[in-house]
This record gives sequence, C-alpha cells and structure tokens, in this order.
Amino acid sequence: MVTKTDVKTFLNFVNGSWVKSSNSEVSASINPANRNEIVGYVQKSPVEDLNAAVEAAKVAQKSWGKLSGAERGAFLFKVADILESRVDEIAETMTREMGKTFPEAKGETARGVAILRYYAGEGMRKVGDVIPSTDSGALMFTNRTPLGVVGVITPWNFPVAIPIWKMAPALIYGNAVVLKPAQEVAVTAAKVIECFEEANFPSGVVNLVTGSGSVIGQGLTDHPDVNGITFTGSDTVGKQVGQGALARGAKYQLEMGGKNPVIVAEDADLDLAVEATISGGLRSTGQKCTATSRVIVHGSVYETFKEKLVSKVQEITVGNGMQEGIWMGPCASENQLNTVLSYIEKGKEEGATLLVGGNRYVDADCADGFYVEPTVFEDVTNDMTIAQEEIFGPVLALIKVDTMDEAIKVANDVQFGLSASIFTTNIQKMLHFIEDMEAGLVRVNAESAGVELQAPFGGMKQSSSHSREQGQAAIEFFTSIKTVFVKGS
Ligand SMILES: NC(=O)C1=CN([C@@H]2O[C@H](COP(=O)(O)OP(=O)(O)OC[C@H]3O[C@@H](n4cnc5c(N)ncnc54)[C@H](OP(=O)(O)O)[C@@H]3O)[C@@H](O)[C@H]2O)C=CC1
Ligand SMILES: O=C(O)CCC(=O)C(=O)O
Repeated sequence: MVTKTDVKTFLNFVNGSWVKSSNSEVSASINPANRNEIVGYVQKSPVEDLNAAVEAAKVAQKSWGKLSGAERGAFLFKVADILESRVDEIAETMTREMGKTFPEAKGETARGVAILRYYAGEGMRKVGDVIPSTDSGALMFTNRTPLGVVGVITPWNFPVAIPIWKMAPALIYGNAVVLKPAQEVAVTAAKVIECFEEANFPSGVVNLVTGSGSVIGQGLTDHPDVNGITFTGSDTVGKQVGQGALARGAKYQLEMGGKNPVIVAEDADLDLAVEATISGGLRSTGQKCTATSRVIVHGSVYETFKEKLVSKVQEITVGNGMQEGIWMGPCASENQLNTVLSYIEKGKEEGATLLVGGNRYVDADCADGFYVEPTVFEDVTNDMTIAQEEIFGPVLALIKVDTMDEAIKVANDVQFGLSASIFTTNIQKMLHFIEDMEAGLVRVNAESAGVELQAPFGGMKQSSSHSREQGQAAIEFFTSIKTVFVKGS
C-alpha cells in the first residue's frame, strides 16, 4: 500500500519564487527503505522552465558579481546558520529519500554547513598576484572575474554536500547558479534551496529546476547562456556533458567514477586495514565515488586478513537507516539495486568466489526496500568485470598479490584514478605508493573515502576532467583569470 498522507509537493525555485513547472507534471520521490512511502512530489519540468531560470540567473548575476567578496560571504554565512538550525530535519529527509543512515546523513549535512562557512571566508581572501613587469614603469597583476551563469548538475549519493561544494564557490566568486539535482533526491535539494531563500539571496542568483537528466541536465549543457557546467555523476553522462559544453565553448568540470583500491602490505596493521576497508567500502552502501572496491592483499597476510574481514562483515546490520543500530541502509533506488545484483551475478559467472553476501536482503521489514547484503568476493583477477567497472554498491573484491610492485601494477590497471589507500608500516612502501599510484587522492593508513573540504579533490585518468574541486582549487574553475597591465601615462 502506498503511503500518501500529508505528502508535500516541492516546486522549482526561479527568480526568487517557488513555482510549479509549466506543464504541471510531477514525479514521486520514494523511500528506498520502503518503496511504498512517498517522501514528496517534485516537479518534472520541461526545458522552458529551465530557460526561465537561466534568464533570471543571467540578469541577477550582473549585480551579484559587482558585490564585494565580503558582502557575498555574508549571505553564505547566513545560509550556513540556517542549514545548521535544520540539520536534523534535512538529514532525516536525506535518509528517507536515498537511504544512507541518519548519522551519516547528519554528518553530511554538518559538512554542508562547514563548506558554506569555508567559502564565505574565501570572500575575504586574495584572488590575484602581482607579477613583475619587464617595464619598470608598469604595474602588472592578475584579477579574477566570474564565469557568469553556472549550471550545477549533481548526483543522488551526496544530496547536500555535493550541491553545496559546487554552489558555494560558484556564488562566492560572483556567479549565479541553476541547480539541477538528481531527481531521486530533489526533495532534499529543495530543502537546501529553502535555506538560501531564507538567507534572502537576491532574486535570480540561486535557482532550482527539477526534472529528468535528459531534459534539464541536457538543457543546461546546451544552453548558450550557461557559461560553465559543473557535474558529478556517471562516466557516460559526464562525458556527454563535457562534449556538449566543449562544442559550444562553455567551461566544464566533471567528477565521475572510481574503482578505488586498498593495498594491504605484509607489514600492515591488519585490524586497522580491516576497519578501514569496511568503512571505506561499505559505508553509504558503497555508493561513493571514493568507495573502496578492490582490496589488494599480500599473500603472506591474505588468509588472516580475509578471516578478520569476513567475520566483521558478517556483523553488519542492514536495515532502515532511520532505525538505531543499523549500520548499512538500502541502495538508493531500484535501478541501483538491480545494477549491484547484476554485477554480483557477473562476478560469479566470471569465476570469482563468493565469501559472504551476494543476495538481495529481504529479512525483517526489508522486503519492500532496495536492500542488498554486504558482499565479499575472492579469487578475483584483474580482467574480471567486478575488478574493472564501478559497481557503486557494497561489494568488495579481494585480489591476492606477491609483491609491492605487483600490488601497485594491479592497483593502476583500471581506467579510473580517483582515490587509493595503502596499509603499511614501512616508509619505503609508503613512498613507493605515493609516487607511483595513479590517483588524485592517495591515502596512507586511512580509508579510501573521506574528502576534506579545504583540500583539492578530483581524479586522474577517466575519473575527472582533470580539474579539481573544493578547497582553494575551486577558484580555478569558477573564475577566469584576467591579467592586468597598468602604465602611468
Ligand atoms: N561519481 C559519483 O559520485 C557518482 C557516480 N555515479 C555512477 O553512475 C551510475 C549511474 O548513476 P546515475 O544516477 O544514473 O548517474 P547519472 O550520471 O545519470 O546522474 C548524475 C546527474 O546527471 C543527470 N543527468 C542524467 N542524464 C543527463 C544528461 N543527458 N545530461 C545532463 N545531465 C544528465 C542526472 O539527472 P537524473 O538523476 O534526473 O537523471 C543527475 O542529476 C552509478 O551506478 C555510479 O556508478 C552515480 C552518482 C554519483
Ligand atoms: O568520499 C567523500 O566524502 C566524497 C565522495 C564523493 O565525492 C562522491 O561519491 O561523489
């Protein structure tokens, strides 16, 4: 039975007002822990609604871009305070809409608050350099100008943090934004935008248009007045967005997949490595682009590590993320569940051995949710699909190796290069790993997931468009450098 009592409908936010889509179509956002529960209705907008938002953003950006960084920062500080006052409510919406456990959702929302404050502060920091001119009578320096209108296309796995880590730097550097969140998490996105509204942002500076990726996401990519597109999501759509933006000369930034390894050396602290492999691989039901997916273990410690890992994985409690004591929630959608189950089947077909898990989880109250058991395979070779493709689910693949050189070779033998960890107490091995690992984020004795907001984040190889987000790196995407040469007459 579908639960419909008091289900609210969320609107688009265009030019400072909440508006229905012009075709009056909505879609239901459902709870992946129980498909019968509707979390809210969201607009399924046509491209005309996007065009109105872009037009509003284009007009509003002119005066927003003229404010000082400190003035723009004051708005972001206000949003941070408002979001902070709504942490529990917004985190609960996130858990109900995409399944991650309530403590994780709270942590993510608090991270959104911290990101807003970080970029609010950036409004007071330097944006350029003085460069000595060869002309002794001249002053040469760099300044930064905003891009104009930025299209923000975001996925469902971090419904608060990712939109905020894209919007906050876009705004502080003087751009106006149009956000198109993943339709699965559009209710959470609308609540985040309510915080911007409450902070009294000038009309048109921040806009939200919900709808399908192929209409609104593609519309942003193709719109001639959208000067920059920042995207996080799948490899396939990311490349499509990049090609579309390039074709019309717009700036773009893509964060896409990962196939992140953890290397466990023979001298590793095995308990630490097990904890980190489980946390990095299975938290958020494995739905992080930084999630550990391949566990490359030295032969001499393989059996001990495997035993410890399997025993801990068997203790994981699966269920509704709103319930206390639950460690792992459902997959975010039925599609995602089916993708994960099909990768598990592929693993079995291609000869990997299932050590634990491998099934849809339907115990207790879980039959109406999109749950899957935490799963570990062994006898995985690098040519197998589960060793090469991003699964985005709670599936770990154990790969046994004999040497450190082999471990790094295997770790690098994928198309992606987002994050990677090593567990070792040997400094030579750490240095070898730091030097030779092809990944944008390399971590020693720490899990592969876990991004710090003040540090650059992005991948090598097919994981990104080679740009970096977050920290001070964000200024490179959200502004253009202007080199100024001044000579007294
Ligand atoms: N790197 C990461 O953090 C993420 C990686 N993924 C990977 O992608 C797989 C599929 O996830 P999925 O949600 O389908 O990812 P998508 O790449 O389809 O979605 C990401 C965003 O792009 C939008 N989008 C979809 N089609 C287009 C388009 N033609 N033009 C512009 N924007 C578009 C989506 O909108 P809408 O949702 O409305 O379709 C969403 O807002 C996952 O299994 C995982 O492997 C997924 C999410 C995050
Ligand atoms: O590991 C994290 O905290 C961030 C992961 C991320 O950016 C993603 O999954 O898209």
